[in-house]
Amino acid sequence: MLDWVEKYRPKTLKDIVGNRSAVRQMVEWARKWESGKEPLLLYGKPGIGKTSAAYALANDMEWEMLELNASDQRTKSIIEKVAGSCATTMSLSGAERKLLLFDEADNLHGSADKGGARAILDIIKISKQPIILIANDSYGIAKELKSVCEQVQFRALTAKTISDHLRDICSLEDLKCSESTLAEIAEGSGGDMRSALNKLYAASLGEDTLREAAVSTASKDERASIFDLVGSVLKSREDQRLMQLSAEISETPDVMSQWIEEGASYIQNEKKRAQAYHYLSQSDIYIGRTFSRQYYTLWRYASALMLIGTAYAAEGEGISARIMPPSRWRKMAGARKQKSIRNSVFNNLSEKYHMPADTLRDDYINLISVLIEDNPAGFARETGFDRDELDFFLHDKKKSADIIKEIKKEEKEREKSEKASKKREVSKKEPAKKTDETPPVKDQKTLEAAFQNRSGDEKSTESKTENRPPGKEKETDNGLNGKDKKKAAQATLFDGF
Ligand SMILES: Nc1ncnc2c1ncn2[C@@H]1O[C@H](COP(=O)(O)OP(=O)(O)OP(=O)(O)O)[C@@H](O)[C@H]1O
Repeated sequence: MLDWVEKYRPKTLKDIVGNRSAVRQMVEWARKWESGKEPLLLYGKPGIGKTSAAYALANDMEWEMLELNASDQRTKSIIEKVAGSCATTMSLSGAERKLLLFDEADNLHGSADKGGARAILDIIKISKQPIILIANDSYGIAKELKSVCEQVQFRALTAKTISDHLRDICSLEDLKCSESTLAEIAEGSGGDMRSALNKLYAASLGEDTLREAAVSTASKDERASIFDLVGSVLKSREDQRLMQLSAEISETPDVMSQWIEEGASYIQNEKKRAQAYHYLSQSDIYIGRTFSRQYYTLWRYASALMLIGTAYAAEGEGISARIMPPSRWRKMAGARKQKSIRNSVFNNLSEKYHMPADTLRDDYINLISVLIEDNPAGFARETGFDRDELDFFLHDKKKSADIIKEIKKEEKEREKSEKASKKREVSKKEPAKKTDETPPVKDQKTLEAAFQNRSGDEKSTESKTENRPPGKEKETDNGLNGKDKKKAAQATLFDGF
């Protein structure tokens, strides 16, 4: 049996409650989407409908969906394999577009994972398909990614919006529930619809009337975060509570241990800090044994040692700084980013010089460096290097950024002048050309009415249609061909946003 979070997952954007302006922004974006348009970045608290809205949009637009959410899948090569082909080509199933969804674009590995961010950036650059990124925390997302996206903020839902939605669900489920009980659930969920639905579902199991007592004892979905855990380890000595928190969070002990190690580095007293590291290293032994023997019962010992041991060492000292993700992740991410830049540089040069990337790297790197240093702008222009790739040779971030900025400016100006000269040519060739394009869907009705009033025009329209060249779609009764009809249907589908 489906739980209610899944059962009532919005299928279309009209099912998304609250966040009207965010939904409207998504609709506008999708309607105007064309190759090269910037991706959307949906951000906001968990459980307020970001992922559902992305799926609902794909459904409404009849776009196929390809979701990539595990950060470990985001190495450049995998993304290129999975998404690269569909980022540039039409979907095999015939759907006009394929929406690429990068969920958890800020997830803990992902935020530090500059290699991953770069890979997504590369996909954005080459993609001829729409892309949506989702994040809980807009600050956690790499700034290079943020700067190329249109941002859409999802806000926590109000208690009223949540209780209205819960009331609808109660009536669909034939569940009696007093207003005060609904309000209690809604207010206790902190704007998180998923949490509210889970509470309602848990309290209703086996009941047809919801009692208030059942709600307060129903299993809560207030998921503790790793931040709560690290904070508690450093400032409390409640062993049971610590073990309970560790069971609530979704991280495995090996990841937890890295977070606590970072937290332990804030313990001021040297002796206590050494003691904390001692317990962490003991815990690490159990983590190692768990993996080598595949005996997961040992994880409990690992958790107990790292949590209770570190809390014992910290003696409730607390933490004055902000709890941060493990610094070793940042270092690893830096190295991964370098590697990913190096690979893309050599792949690029290998194409340019028709030479294997390995040969270039092993035998010609010095020569190329000299050439680039001599004329960095020329080289960047020719190869299409971005700022990071150029900096790989120049080792001067500012200089590289300035050069790339200048090149982009030149490109924009060139495009502008090309467009202007094309326009001039067209207007010279065909001065007063009448267009027979389908009018914008919004004005369709008014135009149709005007059409009806024009006597004699029907005949000429008919004969035009009869002389249609073979292979062209037959126009339907309201003057729209198949493709435009679909657009019109989508336009009415979104009416009211
Ligand atoms: N605005 C909403 N309207 C209707 N249902 C919602 C809404 N927000 C959340 N829900 C319910 O909560 C569930 C989870 O929502 P969803 O996964 O879209 O949230 P999210 O914001 O993407 O959360 P996370 O950031 O944790 O992935 C949905 O299946 C749906 O049942």
